[in-house]
Amino acid sequence: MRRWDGLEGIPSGQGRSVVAVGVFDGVHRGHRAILEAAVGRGRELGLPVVAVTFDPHPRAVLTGTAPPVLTPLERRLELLGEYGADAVCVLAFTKDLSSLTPEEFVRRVLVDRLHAAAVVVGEDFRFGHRAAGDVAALAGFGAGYGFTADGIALVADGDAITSTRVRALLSEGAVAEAADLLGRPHRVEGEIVHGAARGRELLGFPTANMDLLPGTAVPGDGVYAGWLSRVAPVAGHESRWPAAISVGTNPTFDGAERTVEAYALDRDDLELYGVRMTVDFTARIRGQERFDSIDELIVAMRRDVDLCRDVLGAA
Ligand SMILES: Cc1cc2nc3c(=O)[nH]c(=O)nc-3n(C[C@H](O)[C@H](O)[C@H](O)COP(=O)(O)O)c2cc1C
Ligand SMILES: Nc1ncnc2c1ncn2[C@@H]1O[C@H](COP(=O)(O)OP(=O)(O)O)[C@@H](O)[C@H]1O
Repeated sequence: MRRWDGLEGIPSGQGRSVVAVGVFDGVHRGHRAILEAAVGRGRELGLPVVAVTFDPHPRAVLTGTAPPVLTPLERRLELLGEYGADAVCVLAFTKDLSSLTPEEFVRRVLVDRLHAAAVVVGEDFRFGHRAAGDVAALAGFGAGYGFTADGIALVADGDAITSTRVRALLSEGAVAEAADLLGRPHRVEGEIVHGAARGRELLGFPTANMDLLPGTAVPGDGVYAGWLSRVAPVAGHESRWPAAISVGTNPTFDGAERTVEAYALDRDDLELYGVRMTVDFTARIRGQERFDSIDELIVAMRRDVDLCRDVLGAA
């Protein structure tokens, strides 16, 4: 998968292509339906598939507040590649880009640079200044400029699958339901940093504390089962562990800062400070509690660890 930053990043000799356009945050099952349709068109026409995505999120520029990030750019690109994009063009969603009229957007991005033969979008796709363009408008321009436009029906499981819905489920702690819509568990990424040094000594459960990428969508406070993994696996070494994960302010210790920390089940010998890791959230175990004593917290953590082991199918 090739990455092109900005319209200038597209090679000048680029021939015709099938273009899928969207923010694609989460690369959820609905996004995948769009990519699958694009891959199908690419096969019919014998053309490569180019995904066009926006970063930062358009809402950051349009409303001043970006929604929590489900898939940081690197991860989004990796997934778009996995699901069939031959290249991804990342457009900075600037005031300039957002003030292009629908026809200017079509001409500058889709026609002049990408030589689109077919454009595939979600049926609710809007583009151009004040979101004035829709799929019908896209098809109209396509008739003039020589590309087809397909608006793919939103995949639904009762309600349409959207990034907004995934974010809402995560904030409620409904990580299994979010995983259903995503087609895989929600993942957060960050470097392992020092915490309050209580885990190993006081509680008997060392926890890797994550310094998350800014803007990350973090599940609501609670205890979760999931997986702790190295971003860059080391050959000949384990790089992925079943884990019990805590998201919250450590209320038993009157903590103020919200942390994401993961205990790799049945291990106490890992050296993870400074290492980039991911945490995948598979199932919710319970909410955060403020215990009256450390012993009560330890009893609860032991129970959590047993439940996580069962849920994750670890020995
Ligand atoms: C499985 C698990 C469950 C936890 N549950 C709670 C909880 O209910 N209440 C709480 O105050 N802290 C909870 N914690 C967080 C611990 O308080 C935290 O791991 C401990 O303070 C160590 O902090 P440190 O890593 O900064 O040293 C939990 C941690 C884990 C791994
Ligand atoms: N099973 C494990 N799960 C997570 N981290 C572990 C594990 N075993 C050892 N570690 C290491 O211990 C560190 C956490 O120790 P801890 O006593 O909780 O201190 P702190 O929270 O201050 O970093 C982790 O960052 C990691 O480097």
